[in-house]
Amino acid sequence: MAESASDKLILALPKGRILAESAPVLHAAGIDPEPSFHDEDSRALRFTTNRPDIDIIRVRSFDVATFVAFGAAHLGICGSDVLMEFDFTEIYAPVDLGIGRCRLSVAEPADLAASDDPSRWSHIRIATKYPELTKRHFAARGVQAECIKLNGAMELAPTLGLCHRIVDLVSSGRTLKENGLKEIERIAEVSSRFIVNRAALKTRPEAIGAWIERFRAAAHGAVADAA
Ligand SMILES: Nc1ncnc2c1ncn2[C@@H]1O[C@H](COP(=O)(O)OP(=O)(O)OP(=O)(O)O)[C@@H](O)[C@H]1O
Ligand SMILES: O=P(O)(O)OC[C@H]1O[C@H](OP(=O)(O)OP(=O)(O)O)[C@H](O)[C@@H]1O
Repeated sequence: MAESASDKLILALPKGRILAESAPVLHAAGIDPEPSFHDEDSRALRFTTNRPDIDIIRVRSFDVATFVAFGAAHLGICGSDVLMEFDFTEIYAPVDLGIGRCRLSVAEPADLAASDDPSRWSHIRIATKYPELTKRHFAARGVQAECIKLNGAMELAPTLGLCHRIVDLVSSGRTLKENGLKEIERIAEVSSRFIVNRAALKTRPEAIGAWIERFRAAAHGAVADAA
């Protein structure tokens, strides 16, 4: 039976750095977006692909998880940092794509770090984009973390007196260094995952299961058979 437009699978991709890193993985999985997808001036948010059965939507990275968790998108690519923050039970993350590698860390001003003793903390105030994950992490060792939610430029918070500590992503460590901060604890290693909506996997196991295998193969560097 021919698939109708409403049968199309929706793949949610994040804007920003993961989008660029995703391109070779998508291609290896057999998906090539329409040319306007690469046009930075385009205001379109939904794009067709070379595959009649799959469209792409381009949203903010936190929103990829939300679209997939609620079934508005069936598939997605998303950082494990975002998945840990939301902890959505409706998302299944079967493939580590090995892109967007960084770590989630606690940092504080270098001069404070020289004398600070984290084992004596009982209550700390932290600026972060990841309040839930941060609270869970510290609660597990009996520390109450009061989180101030920021959406970027966390590294400014200690210098401007918002709080002494931050939880943020670190890759080269350059952003911390240039803002006088020192990484004092790694909370988690981060990479991007191929994710699927669990209910969609139950109702369309063949179609979605095949995409899981294609992305798994693509992540392992194999060029999937796009036929
Ligand atoms: N320095 C980094 N190195 C590698 N991967 C990173 C780095 N920073 C972020 N990431 C990964 O890329 C994802 C998106 O980060 P990015 O900085 O592009 O988003 P953003 O612009 O802050 O997001 P948004 O605009 O949607 O809030 C993160 O969730 C993380 O998984
Ligand atoms: O250790 P580094 O290599 O310096 O990378 C870390 C920076 O990368 C991310 O920010 P991004 O550049 O995405 O900007 P943002 O503050 O808008 O999230 C992250 O939030 C750090 O600020």
